[in-house]
Amino acid sequence: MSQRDVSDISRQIVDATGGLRMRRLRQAEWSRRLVRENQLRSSDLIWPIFVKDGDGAEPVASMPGVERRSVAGCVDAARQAADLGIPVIALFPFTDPALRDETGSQALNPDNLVCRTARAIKKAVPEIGIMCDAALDPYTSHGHDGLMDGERILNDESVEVLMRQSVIQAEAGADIIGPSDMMDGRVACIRSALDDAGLRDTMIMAYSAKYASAFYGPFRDAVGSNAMLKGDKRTYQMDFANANEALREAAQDIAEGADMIMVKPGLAYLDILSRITQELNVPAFAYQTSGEYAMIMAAAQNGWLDGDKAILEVLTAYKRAGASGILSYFAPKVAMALREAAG
Ligand SMILES: NCc1[nH]cc(CCC(=O)O)c1CC(=O)O
Ligand SMILES: [Mg+2]
Repeated sequence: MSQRDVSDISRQIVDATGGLRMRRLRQAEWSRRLVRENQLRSSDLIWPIFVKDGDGAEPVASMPGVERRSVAGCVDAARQAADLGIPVIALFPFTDPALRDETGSQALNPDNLVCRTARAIKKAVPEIGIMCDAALDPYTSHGHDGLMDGERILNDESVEVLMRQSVIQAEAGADIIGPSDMMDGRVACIRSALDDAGLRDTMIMAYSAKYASAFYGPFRDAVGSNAMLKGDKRTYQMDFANANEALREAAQDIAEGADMIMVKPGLAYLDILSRITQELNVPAFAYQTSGEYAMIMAAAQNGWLDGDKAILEVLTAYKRAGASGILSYFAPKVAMALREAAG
C-alpha cells in the first residue's frame, strides 16, 4: 500500500465530514466552556449528614472523611453548607441500640435525635432547607424500614407510623420529607397527614425508584443498622433488573402528590434517571449513595485514580442524565472546589 499525501487525506476528510471537525471546539478551555452543555453548581447539591448523641464526632470507618456529628456539629455543618450555597442538608440519625425496638418507637418521639437536630438547625441557620427521611430503619431492632409480622414487612401498618413520623419531623423543622421506605401508597397518606396537621407547605421528595442495592452498606454502618438487619429489603425495594417498573413507581408518587422524586442509587441507575426526567415532567434527584462514595474514596486513597476529578466527572454525569440535583456526601468538598474554580 502506498503512502498517501496528507493533503489527499485532508481532502478526503472534508469530503466525508462536510468540513465539520468536532475537535475544533475542543481546542481551548474557553471554547470548551463556551459550548459546555451541563454545569454542576452548588445549588444542585443536597448534603446528607449523620447525627449522634453526645459531644464530639466519630468517624464512619467505611466512609473515610465522613463523621457522625453531635447536634452542635450538625449546626456547624448547616452553617458551612449555607455559606457554600448548598440549599439543603439531609439528616440521618445514629440511634443508640438500646433505644431501638421492634416497632421503632423512637421515630414517634418528638424529642428524638433527628427532631432535636432539626430544631437546632432551624433556629441557628433558618435559611437552609432541612430534609428528613420517613422510614423506620434507624429506629427498629430488626433494621427494616417498616413494621414486621414474623418475616413479613407490613405495608399499611407501616404507612400509618410513617404518617405520624412525617408530621413530627415537619413540626420539628423538616422542610422536606423524604419517604425512603418504599411502602405502597405512603406518599398520598403522608401528604394528607401533613395537610391535616396544617403543614401544607412541607414538601415531599419521594424515594420513588429505590433499588435493593449493595451500595447502601456503608450508610448502614453509619446509622448502625447493618449489624441488626435481618435478611434483606427485596420485598419492598426494587429489583435492580427492572427499568419500566421505576417509571410506574415515579408516576404513581407524582400522582400521589410528591413534589420531587428521587432515583437511588445513582451511578448504576443513570438510565432510570434519564428516562424519568425525559418522560415525566418533574424535578428528579439522584442519591449518590454511601457505597458510591466509598468506592471513589478507596480508589483515591490508594492512588488508583484522581479522586477530585472522578467526583466532578460523576456528579456532572448525574446532571447530564437530567438530575435537578444530587444528594452527595461530597457536597461541601465539591461546593468548595466550584467556588475556587469560579475564583
Ligand atoms: N431507608 C433508609 C435509607 N435512607 C438512605 C439510605 C441509603 C443511603 C446511602 O447508602 O448513602 C437508606 C438505606 C437503606 O435503605 O437500607
Ligand atoms: Mg411506590
